[in-house]
Amino acid sequence: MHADQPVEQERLDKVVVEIDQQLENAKDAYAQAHSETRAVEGNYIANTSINTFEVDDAMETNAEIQQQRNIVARVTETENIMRKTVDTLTMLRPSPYFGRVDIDEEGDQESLYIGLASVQDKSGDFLVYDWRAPISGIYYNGTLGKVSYPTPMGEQDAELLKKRQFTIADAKIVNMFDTNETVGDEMLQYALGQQNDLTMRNIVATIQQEQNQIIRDTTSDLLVVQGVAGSGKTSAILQRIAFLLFHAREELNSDQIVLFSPNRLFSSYIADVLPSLGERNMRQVTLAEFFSARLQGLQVQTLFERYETGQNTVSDASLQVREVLEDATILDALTAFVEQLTPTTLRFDNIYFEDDVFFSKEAMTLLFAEFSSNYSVRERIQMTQKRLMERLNNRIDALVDEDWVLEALNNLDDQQYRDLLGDELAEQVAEEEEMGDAIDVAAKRYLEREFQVVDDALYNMHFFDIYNQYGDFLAYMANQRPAEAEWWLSKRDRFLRELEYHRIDLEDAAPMLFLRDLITGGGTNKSMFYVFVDEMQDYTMAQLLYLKHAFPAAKFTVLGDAEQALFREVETPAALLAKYTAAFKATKPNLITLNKAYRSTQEIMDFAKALLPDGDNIMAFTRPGGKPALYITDTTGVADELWRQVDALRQDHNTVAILTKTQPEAEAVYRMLRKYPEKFQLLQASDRTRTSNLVVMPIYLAKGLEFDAVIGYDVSQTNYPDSEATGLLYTLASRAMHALTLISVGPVSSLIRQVQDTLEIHAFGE
Ligand SMILES: Nc1ncnc2c1ncn2[C@@H]1O[C@H](COP(=O)(O)OP(=O)(O)OP(=O)(O)O)[C@@H](O)[C@H]1O
Repeated sequence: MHADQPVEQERLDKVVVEIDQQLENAKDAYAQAHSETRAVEGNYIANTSINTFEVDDAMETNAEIQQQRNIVARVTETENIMRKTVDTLTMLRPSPYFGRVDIDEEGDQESLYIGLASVQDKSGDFLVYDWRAPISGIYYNGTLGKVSYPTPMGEQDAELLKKRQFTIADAKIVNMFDTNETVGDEMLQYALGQQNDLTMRNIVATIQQEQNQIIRDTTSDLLVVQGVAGSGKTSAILQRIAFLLFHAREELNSDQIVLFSPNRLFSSYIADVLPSLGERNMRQVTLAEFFSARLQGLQVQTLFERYETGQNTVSDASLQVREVLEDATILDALTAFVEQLTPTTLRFDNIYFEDDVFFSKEAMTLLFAEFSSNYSVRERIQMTQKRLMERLNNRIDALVDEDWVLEALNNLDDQQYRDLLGDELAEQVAEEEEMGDAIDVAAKRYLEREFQVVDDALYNMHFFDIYNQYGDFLAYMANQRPAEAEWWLSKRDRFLRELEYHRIDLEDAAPMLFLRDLITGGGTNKSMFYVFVDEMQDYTMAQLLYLKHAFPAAKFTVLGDAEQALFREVETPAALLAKYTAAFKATKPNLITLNKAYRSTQEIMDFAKALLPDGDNIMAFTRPGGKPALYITDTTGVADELWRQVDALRQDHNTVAILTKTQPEAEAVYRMLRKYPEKFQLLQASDRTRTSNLVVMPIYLAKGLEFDAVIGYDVSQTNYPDSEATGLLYTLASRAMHALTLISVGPVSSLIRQVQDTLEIHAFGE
């Protein structure tokens, strides 16, 4: 036991007493605020529901309602604040802090304790500092000696005299030690040695120096993080979100942050991290979900579907076309295409009302042609839209006196009529008896409602046929690149064919959306302040550019690991940064490279690194375990062997995953294991949650996830014949925290044979 532990425990006890006191007060205040809210709300409902029936009181009621509303808003806010205080104190109580730094500022010595949130005593002194406070940075960044931290007046120098770490549970110090490391190895060893559960944990107590740079970067407009598997990229960005929310509490809320995640399982895997830090989760979406939402009615191919359909079945020709569609330069090609569109090559589409053409495409073409070509196509389209809206209004005005409209009004009951006019107007009418005017207003509103579909179609610019326009673009590309003309035309044919089934290839989604937005000038969401893209290596430049276009006000953090690419060649971090900086037109780009892998044991990382041509750059955190094992079997023995391995691993480990190359293979394994006593969960791309500790799934679906033990199913030469699969095997191996077992049905892949020294090999029957 550390000599200071009793003294520290005494201090901890005092802090806990203070927390208990504050918690009690906060609970009382919350209860009071809660009942006040209920009372005010009750009063508000009673007031509003009585007075609206008294016509004479209408005006007064409005003012009163407004006043009542303000009161409700105020008391609700107080209630929310009190609830948050109760939640924070409850969260802190079992483990109020995890670190202490002693600093000397020009002779003034002070001990600061760092925890998940701040606690102040009655006199305003900090008993605990929030880990995100500027001064807390010292805990993560400094080694003993000279340090500095940011203050509103600039950097403040200090001398760091001591750094102490605690493991506290149930308000008792379990362990503590002093360290000179940034954050000591012992604590990290302990954290990494834990068994895994179904959800990710926060790393707040053991954030490493280079991760801290990611978390505390508030200046870059583009932050690129290249980090090897298990280097804590995902952990760091979640901490970063908590940090950003803390630092811009007034201006930023969780809804203004969106994370593009690799799959739905990942979303639920990380869902507990921010709440465990006392913050609300940001929005999360997968790329396919995002595209599908913007291309309503079309099913956008996912990356996994593309992978499952197999690279091999795609011809060289379509690969070349695909490469162009996925490159950043596609935006220039689309812009050039749009600029050369004419009234006749723009694909206008009829707007229908109850099966009849309301505005014909011919009329639109004529209208568009009236505007000078000095204006851009986008401007002319917007002018056309405006004109069509005017025409709709004129048509409505002309119909106001029609008999059928008056008849329709006569058939409305009182309430419907009132709804149409709105309460206020209905009351004025009743008082002033200006029936004539009222009927005109009612007729107009009635017609506006009737023609709402037309109005919506105009507003949303559904008056041109974006799909065929995009088909034309593909044909236009044939002319731009004569050598490959037929490839473009066959791409166009495939596009139109797929369209009939309401499907669209992944590579077409970003260019088609770009095309739509270039023509309409829409598609941007300025309310997002931060966009995070995880697994950046699986995004094309065209897709990233589209995200940049869709969220013009956002700062971007893109992170990933080039080595884990599903399709692409590995790129150096510097090349990546240069590419992204140019594409994003970033003025303050920043690149952070993480080379230290924390997830897996040393032996697992030794194997994973050896698979890669440049794996030497990866440093494994020193945490010893067993060598990964390779079992070679045959088709008749594989089921028993697989079960034997699962059974052995589950004795020592909490989560065990069998990872396969494809979904059909995962299904086959799942069926194979049905006769054994344990139940497995078979996971597929549409699944949102993992409910079992024993799972079977394809490797690409396990991206971003981790398990105590991993079994790589069928790493044979037949399954992994060439070096293209290196990234997959590396991803597979690096999902394992403590144990990795490989099973090969028949001769093992040469990729693995080359690194057999890193494995413990068991041939048939051993
Ligand atoms: N500073 C840290 N303290 C404690 N644990 C850490 C730290 N950094 C990383 N880890 C642990 O290492 C594992 C890997 O982290 P994470 O999933 O964030 O890495 P990643 O870089 O996103 O991995 P991948 O690219 O392989 O999906 C997690 O279990 C995480 O808790």
